[in-house]
Amino acid sequence: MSKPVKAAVFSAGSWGTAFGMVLADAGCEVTLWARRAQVAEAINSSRTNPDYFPGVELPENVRATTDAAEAAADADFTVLSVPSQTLRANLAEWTPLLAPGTVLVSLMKGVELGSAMRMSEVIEDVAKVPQNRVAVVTGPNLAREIAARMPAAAVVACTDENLAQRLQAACHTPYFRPYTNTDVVGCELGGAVKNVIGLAVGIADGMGLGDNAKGSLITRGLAETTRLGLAMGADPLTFSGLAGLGDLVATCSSPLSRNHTFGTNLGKGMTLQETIAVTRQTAEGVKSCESVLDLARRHGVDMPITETVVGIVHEGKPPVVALKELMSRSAKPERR
Ligand SMILES: NC(=O)C1=CN([C@@H]2O[C@H](COP(=O)(O)OP(=O)(O)OC[C@H]3O[C@@H](n4cnc5c(N)ncnc54)[C@H](O)[C@@H]3O)[C@@H](O)[C@H]2O)C=CC1
Ligand SMILES: O=C(CO)COP(=O)(O)O
Repeated sequence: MSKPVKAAVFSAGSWGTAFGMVLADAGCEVTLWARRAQVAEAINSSRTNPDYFPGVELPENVRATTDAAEAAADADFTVLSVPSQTLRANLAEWTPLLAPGTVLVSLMKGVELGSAMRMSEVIEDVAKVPQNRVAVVTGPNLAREIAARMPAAAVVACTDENLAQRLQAACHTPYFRPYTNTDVVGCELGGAVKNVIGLAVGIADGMGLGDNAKGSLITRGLAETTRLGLAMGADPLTFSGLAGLGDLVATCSSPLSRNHTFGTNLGKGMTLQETIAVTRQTAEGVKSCESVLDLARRHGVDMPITETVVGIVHEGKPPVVALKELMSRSAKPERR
């Protein structure tokens, strides 16, 4: 009998826990690294993670620890699911503990502030691993729905197609259907920029602008994501797939999306500080809107919706003023 695949998941937040369940349901032995001892204890003693998914029973082949070395030992896949802006510091601590030859898997949807690096680039930089040992999982995967084993498709992206297929097999369950893709750049940009568009749609929803506005923002949001992707060498078709359109639709239509909810609160008139105070989990777009705009400027790409979100979130621009500016931009053909 062949050995079970081992996966270490750092960490036991919302998506780390839910994806750990997927891996376990697909037959992997999963160790979740939790930052807080009480989370690890709850998982090991009650088979639940009450902070994130109260009432959801975790499979028996999921265990937790606060010991990073114990989690990392012998892992075939080392899955990273921490806030994008802390990844560099976290991984610097974990790199000496990584199992030799382990495949690093990013679940994160953000772009690093300052360097404007995608998450797989940060991983390569810190762990000193080649591109073909880093994979990305992305797509319309609201963690709460996955934890309830509701059906979803996803993308497993890696420049090495064989490795993508190995990871695909390791996380394929009756409710989670992963497709492979070798366009890592496009898949990561799709995930990071949809959070920014999710904020924009949330703001519009909070302002009561209606469903035409939502459809317009999703479509033009996808257009500006594709423009950036093309400038960065991505395959434009990736953006009409799960990592692009699929994730945008899920995020922009769901109250479960933290980015969407964050935007809705701003659109209803809450201040940034009030909105941050009521947001318990990571809403990546709040910080990544600035690094996405940074990327756009580095590549000479116009991203008016992203620019508008940065204006509202970081420069105190009132949403009504931002809306007026967005609507009064110069007229142009749709495809430019
Ligand atoms: N929740 C979701 O539905 C999905 C989330 N993602 C992405 O997954 C990534 C993680 O998000 P979530 O799990 O949802 O966030 P979360 O806020 O639920 O969990 C974040 C985890 O990181 C840990 N953490 C926070 N600060 C840390 C630090 N300084 N050092 C080490 N660990 C720290 C927390 O303890 C927690 O376990 C994000 O990039 C997000 O965009 C992707 C798909 C779905
Ligand atoms: O990425 C997600 C769904 O695919 C989760 O979105 P939020 O981070 O906005 O909750």
